[in-house]
Amino acid sequence: MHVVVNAAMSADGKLSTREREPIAISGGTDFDRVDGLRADSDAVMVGVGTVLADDPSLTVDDPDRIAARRGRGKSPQPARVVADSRARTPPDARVLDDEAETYLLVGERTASEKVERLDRAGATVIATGQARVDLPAGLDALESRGIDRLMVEGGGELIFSLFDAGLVDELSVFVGPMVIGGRDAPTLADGDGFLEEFPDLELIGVERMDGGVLLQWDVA
Ligand SMILES: NC(=O)C1=CN([C@@H]2O[C@H](COP(=O)(O)OP(=O)(O)OC[C@H]3O[C@@H](n4cnc5c(N)ncnc54)[C@H](OP(=O)(O)O)[C@@H]3O)[C@@H](O)[C@H]2O)C=CC1
Ligand SMILES: Nc1nc(O)c(N)c(N[C@@H]2O[C@H](COP(=O)(O)O)[C@@H](O)[C@H]2O)n1
Repeated sequence: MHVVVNAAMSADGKLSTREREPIAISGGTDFDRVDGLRADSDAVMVGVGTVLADDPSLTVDDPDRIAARRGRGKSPQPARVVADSRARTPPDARVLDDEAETYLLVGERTASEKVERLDRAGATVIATGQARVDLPAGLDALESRGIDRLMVEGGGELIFSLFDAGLVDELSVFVGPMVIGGRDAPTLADGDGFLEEFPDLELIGVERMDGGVLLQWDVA
């Protein structure tokens, strides 16, 4: 599986405010690029923190891109994936609407009634890991269902865990022309942070965009 992480951060490295309100850091050009990245992916993944904060749809907007997917023999929309150890995704969340297939990666200790509720809401539930979703096993399970190219949109907790598990192949970050600040505001990679063996990145692209800059790296 090829894993691409994409996010937008402020000039000071924040994904959102300390109140975790959804905030547009990207401009129109970058949002269109993100739509294209989604269209080129078999699935788009977020952590449950992003679902609870943003209630995202994670779908492709551009009808031409949707038609092109159909032309390639793909589903009109990429699947959606939520890492959600305790099955906290609300049954009326937009990621559970009928626009696309949705996989919920939950922990093996999750109460069966919570799993059944999300199953009834239309999700395909995959249980792996104990206190937290086992990401390597979860991504293997997705690959066995035909997901070869996975785009991850955040947030910072999930992105850190994916780097920590050595699962990221590419990183794209739009750095927007704003300062958000706040020691408790989410950053690109939160979690416990690395003390050593920091992931090495090889810069493969720099582009001015929307008053900011798009940076692209391969993970060494
Ligand atoms: N600017 C941008 O590009 C983006 C901004 N955001 C912003 O980021 C914020 C949300 O980020 P954040 O709070 O970090 O949430 P995340 O979306 O990263 O979700 C984190 C949650 O995922 C669950 N999870 C399940 N398995 C794992 C695992 N193995 N490792 C890590 N997490 C796991 C955990 O909850 P549990 O233990 O219950 O499973 C964890 O609390 C919001 O403010 C949102 O607006 C989000 C995406 C993109
Ligand atoms: N690329 C990018 N730029 C920003 O400025 C953002 N705020 C985000 N947020 C991500 O996009 C999700 C919303 O997606 P929908 O439009 O609802 O499909 C949001 O949840 C973040 O993952 N991304």
